[in-house]
Amino acid sequence: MEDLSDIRHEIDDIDNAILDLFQKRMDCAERVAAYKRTNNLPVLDRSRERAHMAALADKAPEDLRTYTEVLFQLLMEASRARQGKRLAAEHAPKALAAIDQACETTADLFPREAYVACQGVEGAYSQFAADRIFKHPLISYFESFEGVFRAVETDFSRYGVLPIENSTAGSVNKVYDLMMQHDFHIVRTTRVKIDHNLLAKPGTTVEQIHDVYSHEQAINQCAGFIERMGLTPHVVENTAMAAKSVADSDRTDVAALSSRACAQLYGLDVLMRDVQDRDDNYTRFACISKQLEIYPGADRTSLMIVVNHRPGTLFKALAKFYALDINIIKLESRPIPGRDFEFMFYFDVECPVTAPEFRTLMATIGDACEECRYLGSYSEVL
Ligand SMILES: O=C(O)C(=O)C[C@]1(C(=O)O)C=C[C@@H](O)C=C1
Repeated sequence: MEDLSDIRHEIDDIDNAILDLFQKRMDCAERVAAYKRTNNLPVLDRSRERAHMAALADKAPEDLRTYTEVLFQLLMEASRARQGKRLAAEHAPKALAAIDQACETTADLFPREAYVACQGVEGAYSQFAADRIFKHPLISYFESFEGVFRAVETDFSRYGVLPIENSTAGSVNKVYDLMMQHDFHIVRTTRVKIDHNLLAKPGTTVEQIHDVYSHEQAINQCAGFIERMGLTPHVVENTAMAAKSVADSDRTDVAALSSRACAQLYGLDVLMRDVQDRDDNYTRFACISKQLEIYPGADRTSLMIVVNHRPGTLFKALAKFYALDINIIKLESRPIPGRDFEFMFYFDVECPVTAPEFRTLMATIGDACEECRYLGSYSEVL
């Protein structure tokens, strides 16, 4: 019979060797983190993990395969946690320093006149929002939301105005998805009351209309009306573009769901007013900029975070807000492209940028998530 203490000695030697290798592996993780920080890559690389795990499981003896998987899952999780902590530790002071600097260097007054990028054409609701945010916006129109992000990123326009959510139809998913792919900051938000109207060429009657054109969100906000009237909806890029295309069309059985201002702009008649399903129909717009600008009175902050794909991780992030008594006014989740059912969470929180709890939040939120991106602090103008 073997002596137990001899076997235990052998185990001790093996464990010491494993510990040595574990330290070496964790050092590699730190180097990967440095590389990822320089190259702006996320900590989690699910496809690398999957391929690596499959290769290891393949090499393991059949009866040890499951244990092998459990062991390497744990190692990779520890590696991710170490990388996340390291990046968060570097990120938090940098983010706070950037916030302090922006508070110091941003002008006291929000500009009244500026070059602003909007999606659509003249008469778009984004134009109303831009008019509300700036007294005299010099607007360039872009066909897509992506065009607006690019105009800001390339300094073509100092600001961009984008719709982010509607009180009836919910979030503008396309804009949230583009947020993941672009560098920008939020400097203001505003709310615009939306009234949709049925616009057609002069002389057209309601009975003649079969097809109705508008933006997807407007069609959703008027879904009940469209059904009651037996109309066929067609999605176009923008409500003002819909009005323009009806004005340009030779057909007399088409109408647009757009603002009353579009009727005047494009020479159309208002056949029916306020056809949206709910009267309290508002859209929130965000004003974005390339540089971080924080104007006095900023009392809201937007953040994007990614949490580990494990039970309780989102709860831990939410607990940070709860512990600091910071109210979350919006939480949106969007799938991360190329990742298997993993999500980016967008938070809008209510807290003055000068409040101590805001600083604590910014200094510690990184501990509860894998990635955290600060989008800006601003106020909402009504
Ligand atoms: O290879 C990487 O990109 C790493 O960050 C290392 C590592 C690992 O520990 O093996 C950790 C996190 C990634 O999700 C993938 C793999």
